[in-house]
Amino acid sequence: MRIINAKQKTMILNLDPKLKPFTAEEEIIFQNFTFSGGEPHIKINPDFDVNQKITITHRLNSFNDLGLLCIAVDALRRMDVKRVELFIPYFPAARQDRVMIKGEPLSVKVYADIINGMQFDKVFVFDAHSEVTPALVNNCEVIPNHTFIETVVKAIGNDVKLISPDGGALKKIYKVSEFLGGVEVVECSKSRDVKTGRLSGFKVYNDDLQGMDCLIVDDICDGGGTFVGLAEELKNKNAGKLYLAVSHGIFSKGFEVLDCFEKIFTTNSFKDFEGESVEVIGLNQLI
Ligand SMILES: O=P(O)(O)OC[C@H]1O[C@@H](O)[C@H](O)[C@@H]1O
Repeated sequence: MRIINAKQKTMILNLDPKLKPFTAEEEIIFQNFTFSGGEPHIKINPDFDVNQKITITHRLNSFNDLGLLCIAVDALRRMDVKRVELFIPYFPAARQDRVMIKGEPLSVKVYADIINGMQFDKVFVFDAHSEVTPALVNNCEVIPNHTFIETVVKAIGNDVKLISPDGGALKKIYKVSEFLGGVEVVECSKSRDVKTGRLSGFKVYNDDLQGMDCLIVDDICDGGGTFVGLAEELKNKNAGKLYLAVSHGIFSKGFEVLDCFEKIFTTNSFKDFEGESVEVIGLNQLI
């Protein structure tokens, strides 16, 4: 999947200087700072051809990030740019895609509505949590995790079974398997208490994994509870070495809790990692 079409010149407005998802593209120069009262400001260098396609790249992990995006788009529109696209690797609140209990917000729709208000010609999202995100975001295209998992499997270097942690991830993992030429998939399920959100059990639908190495594939690792519980169940079914690959690494409880894994792989879609126990495959190698 190439977001950047070689035939059409694209200028990149990389609002998150550390993200750099694309290599060898021309960047729009800008300065941004925060006023003393905390309000964000931006000034875009007007020295570029407004008839070219502009792709904004940004990680939207906070309302401040969203504020910067909004004012950057306003600045571009006032400069009369013709086509503006957006690449947000991790869609905020993508997991809050349904109201489980009366009184909760549908947070993913709140973000989608704000983004729709900016009228992008295209919005690219890397490995969206569910089909709700592209359904809510106008002109949305989801970049699948295929090349990420291909890179991970190559890095592991030996045969692995692909493990899907739950029913929700099944459709995606079978597409990955097909992309990789038919790697075997082991289906699993997890149960969660609707009220507390607490995980209550895992099932691995394979009686004996016969020492085979297993790669759990999922979109997000947050606290890691899903993967630690599943790893235990996989070991009970005679799994060999365990690996974990998640497109979006939050790792809110650190890496110690995940020490049952031989290796953990992620991308820089959510944040950067320095000196941590994780193998990071930069988005610039995948897109
Ligand atoms: O168990 P943790 O890491 O907190 O949460 C990650 C899981 O929660 C789901 O929404 C993700 O798709 C993943 O399956």
